[in-house]
Amino acid sequence: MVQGTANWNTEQTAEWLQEYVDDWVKFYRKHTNEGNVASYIPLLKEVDPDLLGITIMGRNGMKISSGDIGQQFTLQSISKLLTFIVACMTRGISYVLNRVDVEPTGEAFNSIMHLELNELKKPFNPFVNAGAITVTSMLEGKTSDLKLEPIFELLEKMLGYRPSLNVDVYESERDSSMRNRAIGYYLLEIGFLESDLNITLETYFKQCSIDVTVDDLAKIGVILASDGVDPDTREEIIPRQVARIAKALMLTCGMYDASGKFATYVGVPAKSGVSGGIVAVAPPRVREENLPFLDGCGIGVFGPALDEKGNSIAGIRLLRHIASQWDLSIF
Ligand SMILES: NC(=O)CC[C@H](N)C(=O)O
Repeated sequence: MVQGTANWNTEQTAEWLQEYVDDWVKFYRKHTNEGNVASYIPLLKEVDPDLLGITIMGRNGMKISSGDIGQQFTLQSISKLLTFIVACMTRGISYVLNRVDVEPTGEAFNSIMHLELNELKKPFNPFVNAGAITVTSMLEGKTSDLKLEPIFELLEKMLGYRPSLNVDVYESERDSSMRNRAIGYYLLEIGFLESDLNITLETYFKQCSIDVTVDDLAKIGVILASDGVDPDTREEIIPRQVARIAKALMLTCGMYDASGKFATYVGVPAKSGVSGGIVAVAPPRVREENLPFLDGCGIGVFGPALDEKGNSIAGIRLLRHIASQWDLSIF
């Protein structure tokens, strides 16, 4: 890695960084064949497993994109981050945290076992399915479309356009997701749901099926890196306290039961989804050396071939490489 340039924020250095990132994407694309696309949602099986794309968006305005960046994919579990933020903004942080905990489980995201084994007072965290479905039930509105509206509004504010619902993916998950229905019935039995089960599940499947790109994820990331403020407009989109809690949850629970390893080897808050997306947040950092994106950045990655935990296999390796080259770790 080239070190010691006078200023990493110039156009010339952007070109330079672009070449590095292009090389890394090319290299890690080969790793996609070690993973598999998600198959439990039938439509996700149709995706080309070799895709890999990344956008890095700096708080200083610099943007580097490489690979399959035009590709749209659904948010899946990344939507849990947005519903959590919206629930905190509309119902209040304490209302939400009284009903869902902030502890990692060490279990798979869709585990049912841990619900029964622990005498739960509330689900473990908003990023496992049980916690996410509980948070979705807290959204205001009597129909799934009304519940989703503030999520779309938040996305529109962050991205500058209103993303669309991928109806085919929604129907595919709605018609196949017996496990999420089982979790939903269990939550209903123990009294955790705040609204009708069917409407809650419909909302949950729809929030997972919103189409985005790596640029969109990078923009969400850079706003979180700025504690909720859009670095382009200086507008506060997410209250600072909500952004902070969201990042703490991303670090401890965002990569499912691989969150500890991700924190250790990559070292930044991140949230992944089974479509192969990852949003990562590198806050501003203080270093003796001159390194890229010292002011902080958001990173969006898409690589649908997943590891056994359900995280993008090439995406994680690419992030790990970039984090080590640019010393992005928050620790
Ligand atoms: N890990 C994920 O991305 C899971 C989201 C998916 N829609 C599910 O609930 O099973």
